[in-house]
Order: sequence, then C-alpha cells, then structure tokens
Amino acid sequence: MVWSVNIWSVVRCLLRKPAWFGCMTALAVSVNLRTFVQLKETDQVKVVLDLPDIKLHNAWEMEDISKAFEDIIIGDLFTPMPVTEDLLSKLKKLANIPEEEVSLKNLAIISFLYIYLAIMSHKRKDGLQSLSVKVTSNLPTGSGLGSSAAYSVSLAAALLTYSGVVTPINDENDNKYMKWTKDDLELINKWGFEAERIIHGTPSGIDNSVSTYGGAIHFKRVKDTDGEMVPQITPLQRVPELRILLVNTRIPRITKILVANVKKKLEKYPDIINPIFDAIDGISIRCENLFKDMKEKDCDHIYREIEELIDINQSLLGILGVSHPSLEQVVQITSKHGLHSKLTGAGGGGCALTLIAP
Ligand SMILES: Nc1ncnc2c1ncn2[C@@H]1O[C@H](COP(=O)(O)OP(=O)(O)O)[C@@H](O)[C@H]1O
Ligand SMILES: C[C@@](O)(CCOP(=O)(O)O)CC(=O)O
Ligand SMILES: [Mg+2]
Repeated sequence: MVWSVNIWSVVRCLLRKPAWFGCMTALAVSVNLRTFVQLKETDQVKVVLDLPDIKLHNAWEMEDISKAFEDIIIGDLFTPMPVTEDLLSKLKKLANIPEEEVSLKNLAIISFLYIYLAIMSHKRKDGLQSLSVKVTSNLPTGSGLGSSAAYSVSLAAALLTYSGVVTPINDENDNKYMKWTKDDLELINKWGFEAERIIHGTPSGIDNSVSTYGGAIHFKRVKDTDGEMVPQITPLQRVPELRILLVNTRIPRITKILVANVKKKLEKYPDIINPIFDAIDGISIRCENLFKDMKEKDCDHIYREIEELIDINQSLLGILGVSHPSLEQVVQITSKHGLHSKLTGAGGGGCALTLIAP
C-alpha cells in the first residue's frame, strides 16, 4: 500500500519573531510549496527512511525497532509526551548518533524515529509492518522557510493517517491533496510541534501551526487557566496580496543553534533583550493593523510604513545576532533599488525576503 501526504509549507511572516519570544505575537503566512511523504509497505523486515533532498538513506532492522518499542515509551497517542533529554539519548542510541553531534541530517533522523515509534507503537499490536518512508519537498531545507515544520507535520499526518488514528476527508472541489477534520488537524499539529522541539529545541509552535492549517495566522503563546503557556492561533482576518522576493543566500545554518544562542543572550542581558522582544512584538501587531487598512487603492502610505517596519525589524534581529553578512548584502543591494528586505525564519543565513511594493 502506498500512501502520499502533502502538507502546506511555511514562509515567514513579513515581520518575524523567533521562537525565543515565548509570549510574543507573530504573523505567519504560508505559500503553496509542498512537502510530500510517501509510505510504502515492504517485505524487507526493516524500517527505511529515504530523504533524497538531504542525500540520506537509513534503514533499521525490525528487530532493533521492536526492542526500541520496549525501551522507548512515548506517551499517549492523543497527548504526545514532551521530548525529554532521556528520550533523545535513547533515540540517538538507536540511530547510532553521537550524543553531542548536531546536524540537519541527525535532527531529521531523530525527529523521524520519535514520530514513527510514538505513533506506530499504538499500531504494533497488529504486528509490525515493514515500511519505507520517503520525504521530498519543494522547500529548500535549512533555509529559514520552515521546512522543518513542513517535514514534522507531514510525517505526523502520514503516520497518523496510516495507523488509522486520523482519517482524510474527501473534498470534491480539490482532491489533489489530503485534507483532515479540525480535530484531526489539531492532533497532527500537536505531533508536529513535538518533532519541531527535537529540531528547534524551544520552538514557539508557529511554524508547525501554519504548516498544518495553511493560510495566514496571528500566533501568540498565552497563559491558560492552569498557568501553562499555550499557543493561541487566530486566522488573520485580512492579508493583502503582497509581492515578495525570496533570495536564498545558500549559507547553511541550523535553527536549533541559532535559537540556543539567542536564549543565551537573553539570559545574559535580560534587561536589554526583553525590550527588543517587546519592540518586535509591537511591529507584528502594527503590521497586522496595517494589513487590515490595506484596501485595493491608495495604499502607498501603508507600503511605506511596512517598509519602515521591515527595516526596524531587520535591525533588531541583527542586534539579537541572527543576521549574517550574506543577509546584510541582500539588504544593501535591494535598498539600492529602493526595496526593503529582512531575514526569514531564524536567520543566520538561508533566505531573505524583500517586499516588492507597487
Ligand atoms: N525535504 C526534507 N528532507 C529531509 N529533511 C528535511 C526536509 N525538509 C526539512 N528537513 C529537515 O528539517 C530540518 C531543517 O531544519 P531548520 O534548521 O529548522 O531549517 P528550516 O529553516 O528549513 O526549518 C533539518 O533537520 C532537515 O533535515
Ligand atoms: C525558531 C523560529 O522562530 C524560526 C525558525 O524558522 P526556520 O526553522 O529557520 O525556518 C520558529 C519558531 O518560532 O519556533
Ligand atoms: Mg525550522
């Protein structure tokens, strides 16, 4: 049986805020770049992970996988157990990955094993089926366009669908891509978030949310009745049609490391960094209000203000240490043509986005 699941991918909001801003506001919009997961039942008595986009092909003997199921219990199917250091060590051991080695390939393997073991452990009473899992994407990986979220959410959706936990719904108007009910999407998003925790360290949840729901969202983490910080996801009422140029500097970077560095800076200079977070929060909120005011005509003054906010945002992200000379070069070059650019995602290289105002 071959399954194929396609999930929206994520391009950063105009005025991005990174994960380290626990309760900050962020706007994120998705574009129609897809990540595809293909599951194939095989008789190889193995679990195969095929990631051609990063030139990775791994296989685990079913015997090792069965042992892992005994040793690695990953909580309840409907409330994913948070990823602990102990769980990560066990997953690294299963994958023969050295404890301290952080690489895109390793993060892809560990996040896959986490999702596979967690979800399939509830299906194994029917006997372990050998599977080949292939992931491909239209998104460049490790480039600040949220490919990790699309990867995490697609794997969650595919394995939850394959194991019968969620059920795709038919949409006669568009049967090109699989769709799910709101409740199923919520569960897919929860698992996607846990996998993002492996890849990002301390993600806010915005990337997996916009990968799951598509469209454009206002994202904020708020305190619930138990005092827990939980994501508050509100679809944006109005997103004007903006023309955005994405430039990929092709400078490789790892979000997990960038996020950790900003966290260190926050711990070292809380009185300096927190006001920067507040400033970027204000930019996101102001931008959302500008979007609401954008009508079909005479938006020049609004575009001018968004361009100014992009410049301020880029400078503030530079202070946080997540720009890069290659990104600054894009800012300089585009500014010579009267255009305004900022980094996307966690920065450090990867992509810059430029607003092409009419
Ligand atoms: N198509 C893909 N194939 C394999 N791995 C992928 C794919 N898309 C994303 N990933 C994984 O997602 C992670 C990308 O990490 P991250 O640093 O967050 O960059 P991004 O800005 O793309 O989200 C890496 O572990 C990468 O291997
Ligand atoms: C860390 C974060 O802010 C940016 C990550 O984006 P990317 O992985 O660089 O595309 C995402 C998040 O808020 O979790
Ligand atoms: Mg990412």
